[in-house]
Parts: sequence; C-alpha cells; structure tokens
Amino acid sequence: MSMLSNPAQKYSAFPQVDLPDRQWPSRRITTPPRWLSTDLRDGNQAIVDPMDSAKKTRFFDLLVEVGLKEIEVGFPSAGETEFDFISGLVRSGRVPDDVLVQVLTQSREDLIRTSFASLEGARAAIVHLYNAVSPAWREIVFGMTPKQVIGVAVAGAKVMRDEAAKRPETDWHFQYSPETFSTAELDISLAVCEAVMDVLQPTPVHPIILNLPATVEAATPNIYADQIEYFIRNLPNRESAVISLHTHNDRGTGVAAAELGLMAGADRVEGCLFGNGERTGNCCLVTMALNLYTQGVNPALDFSDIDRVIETVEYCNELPVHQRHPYGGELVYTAFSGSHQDAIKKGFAARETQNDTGWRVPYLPIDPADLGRNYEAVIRVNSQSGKGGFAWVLEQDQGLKLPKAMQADFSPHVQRLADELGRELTAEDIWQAFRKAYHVKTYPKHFQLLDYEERRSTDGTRLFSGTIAVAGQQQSVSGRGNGTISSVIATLRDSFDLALEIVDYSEHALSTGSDARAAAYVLAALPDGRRVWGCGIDEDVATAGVRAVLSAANGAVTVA
Ligand SMILES: CC(=O)SCCNC(=O)CCNC(=O)[C@H](O)C(C)(C)COP(=O)(O)OP(=O)(O)OC[C@H]1O[C@@H](n2cnc3c(N)ncnc32)[C@H](O)[C@@H]1OP(=O)(O)O
Ligand SMILES: CC(C)C(=O)C(=O)O
Repeated sequence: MSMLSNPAQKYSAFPQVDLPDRQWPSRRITTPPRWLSTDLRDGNQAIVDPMDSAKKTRFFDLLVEVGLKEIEVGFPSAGETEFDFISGLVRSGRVPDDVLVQVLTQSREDLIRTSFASLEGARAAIVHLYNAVSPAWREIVFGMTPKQVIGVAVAGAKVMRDEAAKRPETDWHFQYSPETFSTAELDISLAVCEAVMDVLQPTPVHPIILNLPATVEAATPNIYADQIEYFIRNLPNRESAVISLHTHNDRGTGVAAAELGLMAGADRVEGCLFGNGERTGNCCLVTMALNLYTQGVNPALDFSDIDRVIETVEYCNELPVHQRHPYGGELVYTAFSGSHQDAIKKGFAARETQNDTGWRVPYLPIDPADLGRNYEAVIRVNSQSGKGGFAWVLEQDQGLKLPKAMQADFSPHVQRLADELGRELTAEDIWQAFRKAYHVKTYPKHFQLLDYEERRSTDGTRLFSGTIAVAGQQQSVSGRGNGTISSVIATLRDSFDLALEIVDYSEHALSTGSDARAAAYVLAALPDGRRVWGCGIDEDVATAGVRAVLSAANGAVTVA
C-alpha cells in the first residue's frame, strides 16, 4: 500500500455546516472559560502504564495548585485501582470546597451504579455519561438506529437521576456527552441532548453540562465552530445548559477548534496539560490558557512555575513534554539563529528605555519570566548564530558588554570554533575563545602585566612604572603621558618600540561574572594601518584600562 494519487477514492471532504449568518468569526474571547482537566481520565486512558494512586494523587494536587476547579478524576468502573483512588480521594478531605470532581461512565446501568458508588460521601461531584452518536459508531460499533442510540442515552440518564436521588447528601451535577458529536448529524446530537435534558430536568440554577466532543478531529476548526454555534442556537432551554468543548488534536488543530468553539458561544473547555490524550492528544490546557494570557485575558490558571508543572506531568504520564511544545517546551524561548538573536537582544535593550509595561520583544510572544523561566537560555550559540548571540552570552555569563565594532572583530573566532566543533557552543567555549582572542586574564601571552604604579607629577602628567614580563622575562618599564592610558602607550613605545594609537576606548562596571568589577575595551591603530582590539578586566577600573592596552599590544605582536 502507498499513498493514493487520488485520495478522493478513499477519503472525502468533510461537509460544511449550513450557517450563512454565522456570528462567531467576529467575536472575541474576553473572559476565560470554565476549565476541566481530564488528565486523570482521558489522559490516563491513553498512556502506556496508567497512573497508580500515588501518581494520580500527585497529579490531582498539581491541578488544584494550578487553579483547576473541575477535575475529571477517572472512570470508576474501569477497575479496582480507579475505583479505590476515586473513593479514597473524595473521602480524603483533599478536594477543596471550590473544586468539583468528575467521573466518566458509559451509558450502562451497572457501570453507572459503580460510578455513583465510587463517589459515596462526596460533598459534590459531576457524573459524566456518554454514548457515541455518529453514523460510523451507530452502524459499525453498536448496530443501532438513531432512535436506539437516543434510547441508550435516555436509559443511562434515568439511572443517573435515580442513583443521585438515593444520595441526597451529595450536590450532584450531571454531564452528558454525545460522543463523536463533531462527526454526527447536528439534529441527532440536538435530539439526544434534548432527550437527556427531559430526564434530568436541568434549570438555569442547576444546569446540565452538555459536552460536545470532537472525539476524532475530522475537519477544519471553523467547521467545529459552526457546529457549536448551530447547536447552541437550536438547543431549547439553552440557559439550563453549560456548553462544554472537548477537542482532540488529530489534525493538529485541537486548540484552535476549542478557541473557535468558545467564540461560537461555548462556556467550558475540557483538556489535558500539554495535550496528553488519545492518539495525538486532547486540547492542551496550557496552550489554551496562555494563548488567552498573551491576549491580555487572565486565564484563571496559574503557570508561573511552568517547569514544576512539566516535571510533575512528565513524571506521572511517563511521557516527555516536547521541546517545541507551545509555551512549555525547553527550546521555545531559545534563538540559535543570528537574525533572531539580533532582534531579541535589541528587544531587551529597548525595554530598558521603554516607559510602559507592554511586552514587545521580537520573536518572543510572551515574557519567559512570567512562566518562571530566566533569560539565560533565550539565546544559545551554534553555527547559525550571529554577533547578537555570543554578545548576549558574554553579557549574561561574564557581564561583558562588548562594543559593537569589537563584536564584529570577535565574530570570525566564534564562527570558526562553531564550524570546527560542529555543535552548540557553551558559555564556557565562548569565554575561552574570547580570552584566547584578546589575551585576557591568565591566558598565555607575550606582554604580561605583573605590577605597576602610577604617579601624578606637578605638571599634570602621569608616570607609569611597572614590571612587565615579556615572553616570560621580567622587565622594569616606565613611560609618561597625560593620563593612564597614554602613559602605558608611551611605555610600550619607549620600552618595546611598539607604536599604538588609541582610536576607541570604553569601560563599564561588571554586574556578573568573576570578582572583577570593571571591563575596559580599546581599539588601537598600528602604523601599518592595522587595527587591534584589546580588553582588560580587573577589580579596579584604571587597571582594567591598563590591561586593555596590553591586551591590544599582545594582539599587535601576535598578528604582526
Ligand atoms: C472517547 C472516550 O474516550 S470514551 C472513554 C473510554 N475510556 C475507557 O474505555 C477506559 C475505561 N474503560 C474500561 O475499563 C472498559 O471499557 C469498561 C470496564 C468500562 C467496560 O469494559 P467491557 O465491557 O469489557 O468492554 P467495552 O468497553 O469494550 O464495552 C463494550 C460494550 O459496551 C458498549 N458500549 C460502548 N460504549 C458505550 C456507551 N458509551 N454506552 C453504552 N454502551 C457502550 C459496546 O457497544 C459494547 O457492547 P457489546 O458488548 O454489546 O458489543
Ligand atoms: C467521553 C468523551 C467526552 C470523550 O472523551 C471524547 O469524545 O473524546
């Protein structure tokens, strides 16, 4: 078998919804939906080794901490582990008063009874009933007519109603899902939901949750939005129903479908953290919530320590969160490429002079700090990188703010090293390359400053006198000039016949890196027209300048 040259022989386009006056495209999402996490149910049923009670408990605590107020905790009739976890949880006192637990059951009498039994003693809970309603399931899975499928839902709803009535101490909420809603005829979905509502008699004060799943995502998200808008418009007694969305990601648009579904009028979204779930997963609640956040809407879910969330999710699901996963992936705030690095570095620099709090950093749709990430990994360096890349790393790691022209001078060194090593360059790689290129710190060099003192004369000139090791041989040297730098230049000229002219000089205090407090940079011109950069780092600003001149001198004799 191979891909067909005419896939229409096997697959057909999903039919459009007849809704010419659709309203959702011009709506905006301005408030967060009610969220339900189904990590402990839809997520759990999709992993290789379903969670044990300890893992489920850890995950539950995380969900509460993040701010979830509705949590589907399992499928009680699936087995002892599920049942015991759920009944233990509701009796444990672990469920905060403002959190509702939810359980799922097929529309089968014994399974519904087991589900209620698992919730015995709960203060409040949602029981979630489902049966599939679309043609393929009706015909292939159940061998039922639409009427019979409606009958299954109604029978289940009656059992729910009666089981709830037996336990008046619990505040019961009912949820019904016409499973496979998005691939079913809309009028059949409406009919089954109406029939379930007839049994359960919801009111605006005690509404039913009607959860409309894209059990298998089969169309573009606009079609799902049309389906939701059509359903809402045609549902009698709409005010007695909370319309909930449950999307999957088979076409890669699970989040988009849920977003458009909200625009179409839904109230609630079900999903999993980082989109775990059957096949390609459920709607990712992290992505969905942070998409709202980056539009200025408080999502009412807190991901300000996203790495801790990832750690728990990965531990419990035994699945990694992809490095490129929106908002959470390890690499999503990292630029390797030169033009991105340049723009990001400028974006951060612009923030220092910006006088409003708005976030406007190119290539970064959200401030990583809002999610508990630091700025260190925002730029990493490899062979695709540019000057902005290593300059950022040297600044973050060593506190050095290289003048722009010096960045251009150092750039070929970094490029060469990246090509040579064929891998990402660490901050240490870049620092060592910098030390080597500019003879900084203890790196072997021709001229090495051992000690010096400077005296100011009454005529205002300065006398530099000190000991410099030249190729290992100590020499006492001196020179006079109008300032420290010029006295060192004079010393080099008088003692070593090295003529340097300082073309550019800058210095700054260091905020990070070693004990050193200051860095100085010089650009020196040689008589033959060549120019060499030097850098000096020291606890003392004046000494940093002296070292910078000697660094340039080392460069001059090295390139000579
Ligand atoms: C889209 C979703 O994610 S739905 C949730 C799916 N989650 C799970 O299935 C996880 C937990 N499930 C389980 O542990 C098991 O499936 C159990 C314990 C619930 C039931 O197990 P079993 O009865 O052995 O098998 P199974 O689930 O395949 O049920 C098959 C029968 O239920 C019927 N059935 C399936 N879904 C439903 C439903 N929602 N309502 C009523 N009957 C249903 C099938 O038609 C089939 O009937 P048949 O035997 O007459 O052909
Ligand atoms: C039970 C329902 C809500 C479901 O998980 C689905 O349809 O994907």
